[in-house]
Amino acid sequence: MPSHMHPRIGILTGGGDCPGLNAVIRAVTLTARRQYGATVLGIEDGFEGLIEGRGSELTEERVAGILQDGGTILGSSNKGDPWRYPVVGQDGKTDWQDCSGRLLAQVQHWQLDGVVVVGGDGTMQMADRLQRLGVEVVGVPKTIDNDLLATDQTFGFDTATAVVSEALDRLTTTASSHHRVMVLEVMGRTAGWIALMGGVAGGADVILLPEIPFQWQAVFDKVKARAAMGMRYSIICVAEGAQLPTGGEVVQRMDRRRTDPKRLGGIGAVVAEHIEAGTGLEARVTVLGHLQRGGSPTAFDRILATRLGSHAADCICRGESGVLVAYHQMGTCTVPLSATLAGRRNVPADHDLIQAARALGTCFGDEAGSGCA
Ligand SMILES: Nc1ncnc2c1ncn2[C@@H]1O[C@H](COP(=O)(O)OP(=O)(O)O)[C@@H](O)[C@H]1O
Ligand SMILES: O=P(O)(O)OC[C@H]1O[C@](O)(COP(=O)(O)O)[C@@H](O)[C@@H]1O
Ligand SMILES: [Mg+2]
Repeated sequence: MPSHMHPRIGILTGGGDCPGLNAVIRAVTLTARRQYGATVLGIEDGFEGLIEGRGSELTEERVAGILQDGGTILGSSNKGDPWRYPVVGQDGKTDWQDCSGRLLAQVQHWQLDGVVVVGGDGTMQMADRLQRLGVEVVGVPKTIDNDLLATDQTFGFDTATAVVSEALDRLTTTASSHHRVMVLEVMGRTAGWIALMGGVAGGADVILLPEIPFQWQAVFDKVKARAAMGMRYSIICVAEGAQLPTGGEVVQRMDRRRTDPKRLGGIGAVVAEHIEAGTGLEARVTVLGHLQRGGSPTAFDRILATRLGSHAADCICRGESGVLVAYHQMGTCTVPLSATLAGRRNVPADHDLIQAARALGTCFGDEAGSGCA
């Protein structure tokens, strides 16, 4: 528990960046300073900055005007797990070492009473370990993937969904002009939230999710049926983590510096190739990539990030730690940090939006020969 009236707190952002991180930094800083007379230290590049002692004070001036900015003024990292930290030896070779002791030393050096850790499922693993080392930690969930257990929605996801929706609108006009099948590959790792919500919002005819195994024939049937009805174009939204009918995801490359080395990517091209071969129709692929993560947050994400950030500042300054500030039933609450560790949150196969989309004729690739068209 913070031992005095004017606590010293740190804040870091970890994992992939997402729109709304700056809104959290601003909300934490302003609430902590104004309501508790706190000193707020901004730690650079996630846990890397905490290990290496890189950080500086966040003043009201430093957080002015950042609410609407994408990215994070603190920088982020999805490398540098402190418990498996890359250390380059004198021979130039990289060795992986447990550097968690340096975290504690740095927290003591900076005289921090607590740390707000903003991140996704990976970052929360480290936040929980930091808490168990004896540091007071409050987690704030972020990710465009919306795959975090223990919160109904993460900020960043609404912005990513809006980007997907707009991309599908744009693909639809060119698809209809050229009578083509347009495939849009979207992010989300092993969760299909972005593909589902973005796909429905953009009116996709076929949506392929990691959570619903698909068959090529069902996709071909849908595209051909549309053509037969005079709709000479089709729009397909595929999640990067969708499983091929032969099994497994499409992996772009392996990055051994990451705890999760698999970099997903490439399924869009595979889908487009199969559609051309299986239907004779012309197909094109667009990979939306990091456009989904960049840029200004939507109003919803700014508001959610502000609510969570302010609540997190209340917790850390009042001495409530070991918790994640979550969004539940349209309000904020706290849940044990450990509640984030049980795995990722996936789309339930009976989600009401899947049912609604099916009722409208959207194909999820699992209905071959049974009226998917
Ligand atoms: N299972 C894990 N255990 C410990 N650290 C992890 C784990 N998964 C990821 N990390 C670390 O968390 C950081 C961010 O993880 P990542 O999955 O990329 O982002 P996010 O926090 O957005 O999910 C990385 O530094 C990575 O080393
Ligand atoms: O840019 P990178 O590091 O390859 O990461 C790409 C991944 O990060 C994300 O954009 C966001 O994931 P996290 O929020 O877990 O970091 C995923 O959708 C995507 O698979
Ligand atoms: Mg994640």
